Amino acid sequence: MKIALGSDHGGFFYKEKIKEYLKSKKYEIIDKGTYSPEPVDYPYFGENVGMAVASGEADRGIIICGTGIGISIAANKIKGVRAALCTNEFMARMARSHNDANVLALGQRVIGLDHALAIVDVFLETPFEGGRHERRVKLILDIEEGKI
Ligand SMILES: O=C(CO)[C@H](O)[C@H](O)COP(=O)(O)O
Repeated sequence: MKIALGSDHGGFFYKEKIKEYLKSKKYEIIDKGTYSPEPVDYPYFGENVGMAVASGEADRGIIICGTGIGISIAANKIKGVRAALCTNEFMARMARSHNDANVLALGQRVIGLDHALAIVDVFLETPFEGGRHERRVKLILDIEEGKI
């Protein structure tokens, strides 16, 4: 599985730690920046990762900023992206099994690193449940396409 990673300066430390962790688990990583702790603007990195997932370059995305809020708002502007800001493992499980989320957003200033890594594991290992949730995800796509 190919994972696109992105963060601003507020999420840079976790991006580097998540990169190291996922590489050790043999995931293929596409690092979409930022590449240093210098202050930058999070929308660019939400867009970079969103585009990587929407285009099929990556299977999933993980984005991190201080809170996870701004970068997830930015990523969700890309058609085909369902970015979910998760602060616990239950949310990550539901984001995958009910919402078929393809991008995980985390807040480096919100949760501890071990907790973030546990959320990453759940997000990458939980399949979409389909069934009734298929219809609801399809309705999100209809909104994107201006059908409803
Ligand atoms: O969480 C964020 C966006 O939702 C950013 O990481 C945060 O706003 C950056 O703040 P600062 O420039 O004060 O480091």
